[in-house]
Parts: sequence; structure tokens; C-alpha cells
Amino acid sequence: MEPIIDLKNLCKSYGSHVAVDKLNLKISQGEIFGLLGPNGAGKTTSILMMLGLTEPDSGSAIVCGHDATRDPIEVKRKVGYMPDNLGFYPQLTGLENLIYMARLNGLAEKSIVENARRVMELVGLKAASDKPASNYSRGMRQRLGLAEVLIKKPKLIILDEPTLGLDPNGVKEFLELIKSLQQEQGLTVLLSSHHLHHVQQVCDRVGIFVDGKLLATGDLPTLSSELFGSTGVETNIRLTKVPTAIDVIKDKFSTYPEFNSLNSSGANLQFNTTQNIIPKLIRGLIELGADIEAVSQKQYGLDEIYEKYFEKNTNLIPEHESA
Ligand SMILES: Nc1ncnc2c1ncn2[C@@H]1O[C@H](COP(=O)(O)OP(=O)(O)OP(=O)(O)O)[C@@H](O)[C@H]1O
Repeated sequence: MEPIIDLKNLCKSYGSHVAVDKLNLKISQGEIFGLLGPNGAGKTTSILMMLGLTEPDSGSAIVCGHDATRDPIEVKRKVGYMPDNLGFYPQLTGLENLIYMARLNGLAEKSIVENARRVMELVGLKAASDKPASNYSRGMRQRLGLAEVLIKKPKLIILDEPTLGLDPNGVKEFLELIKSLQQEQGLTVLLSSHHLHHVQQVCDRVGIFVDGKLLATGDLPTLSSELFGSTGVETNIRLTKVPTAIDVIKDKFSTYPEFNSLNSSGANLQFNTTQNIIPKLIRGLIELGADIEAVSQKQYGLDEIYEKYFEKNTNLIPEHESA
């Protein structure tokens, strides 16, 4: 199946500043993809190029089968876009805002009200439909923004920082809603975020975007091995007691082609190997007469990715500040 988003060598500079540098990315239909990066990484610029709202300097963005630069109107018709700064008419109710937006999008007049009510229910705003938008909480505003996107019945929705400013419960509920839309309606979702932990809850795949470059894409295990592959696999083995001198153990395992290093502390051994060789390590230790009490393997996960790629970025808004 053709990818719903196909970006090839997409580049964009503002003056001498390279905002997006040779971005290559394919997103399949039905996927939830998280574009993840600190502030200023180039996420919004990439999204604007996908929507044909900013022209790339070079490269191409094919979205829903259309070239976003040459055919932005077709792309706009098929894609629902929720920007990070939502604006509503505060004196109108949520439902009136939605109806107004549906009219602006040229939806068929006869079913607009009925559709708007249905979508308000879908996003969990049925009870608040007739309240002025000025009374909506941040979480309700995000849902209303999503409703404005969904009323177009898009094939693909692009959400720029949708969890920004929501409290932890609001984040959870919003992401659950996105997930249910994917599962029940087969929607494809691209969302951008600088909140690694949020994105990981719902995304099938994520892309790590830093300084205009997409460093790695994949699910968490793939990302870990792409980003930390050269770090090796760390396996911790606790023995009931050390059966022989530690140098003897080291000598045995250093003949293994996958072996990098061995550190020990009492009966705790920490192996670093190029691959996961737990069965071989256990067999080797048993041959030396050891009894094994516990085995664990360090997984390079979100926290390590976060530390390596995000924490040094001084522009990053820490999660607790924006929640
Ligand atoms: N219109 C513009 N003119 C000049 N520079 C811009 C413009 N838009 C973005 N930039 C710069 O390009 C870089 C990427 O910005 P972009 O908004 O795409 O990043 P982002 O990852 O979406 O970050 P944020 O989460 O802060 O919006 C930043 O350094 C930004 O200052």
C-alpha cells in the first residue's frame, strides 16, 4: 500500500538557519506516528510543508497522494490539521464554533448541525455543547479543536503539540481518544510533541527529530537499538556465590566473539556484549560451576533516549512546567 505521507529529502532554511534538513519519512495508513523533538527542532516547519502552507527549498512532500507544494488545496481537503495555538470565538458555544468551522470548510449545509452534534459526542463534549467556548478548560478546547478537524472526515489528521498545557489526566484522556479514533475509524494520525512519555503511550512508531534532522524512527526497541546499538547489551547476572577467581571467568568469556567487558561486584556480574547472548552466558557460568540466582537485562528505553537527545536542549519545556 502507498504511504499516506511520503517525504523525500525535504529541506527548509530560514536565512542561514537550517530548520529542516533532508527529511525522509514514510507513514502508512492507519498508523499513529509521533514526531518527537525539543522546541525548535523543526517539527512545525515539517508539518507546514506537508500541508503546503510553507514551501520547501527542495525535496518533495506527497500527502494522501498529492504533492503538497503543487496541490495544497487537495491536501487541505483530505487532511485535518490541528495547530498548537487553537483559536475559537469565545462568545459562541462549542457547538456553534464547530458549525461555523464546518461551514467555512464548505460542508453540506443540510447535515451540518446533525454532524456537528455527532462529532461533539465523539470527542466527549456532548454535555458542554451549548456552553460558551470561553468557559472551556484547556482539555475541552483541545477536544473542540479535534472536533473541528474530525468534522471534515479527513483521511489523515495532523496534530501539532496536542498535549501541550494539559494536566496528566487530560493528556491521558486525549491520547485515549486519539487511539480509539485510530482503532474504530482507521484514522491515520501524525502528532508532534516534545513529550516523549506522552507520545509513547499511543504511537505505533516515533521519529526522533533534533536540530532539523530525523535521527531515528521506529518503535521503542528499534529506536533503542538504532540510537544505542553501539553501546552494547548490558546483562546483569547474580550468582549465589562466585565459583572461581573473577579473572578465570573473564578469561573464559573474553573468548566469546560478542564479549565487550565484564565488571563484578561480589556475586553480581555485569556483562557488556555486542548482542543479546543470555543463554550463552548462562551456559558458560554453569560450566564454571556457578549457581545463578537472577538475570536481568538493561533496556535502553525512553529515559535514556530522553537524556541523550532532549535534556541538553535548553529550550525544552520540562513536562511538569507545561502540564
Ligand atoms: N517563519 C520563520 N522565520 C524564521 N525562523 C523560523 C520561522 N519558523 C521557524 N523558524 C525557526 O526554525 C526552527 C524550527 O522551528 P519549528 O517551529 O519548526 O520547530 P518546532 O520543532 O516545531 O518547535 P516548537 O515546538 O518550539 O514549535 C526554529 O529555530 C525556529 O526559530
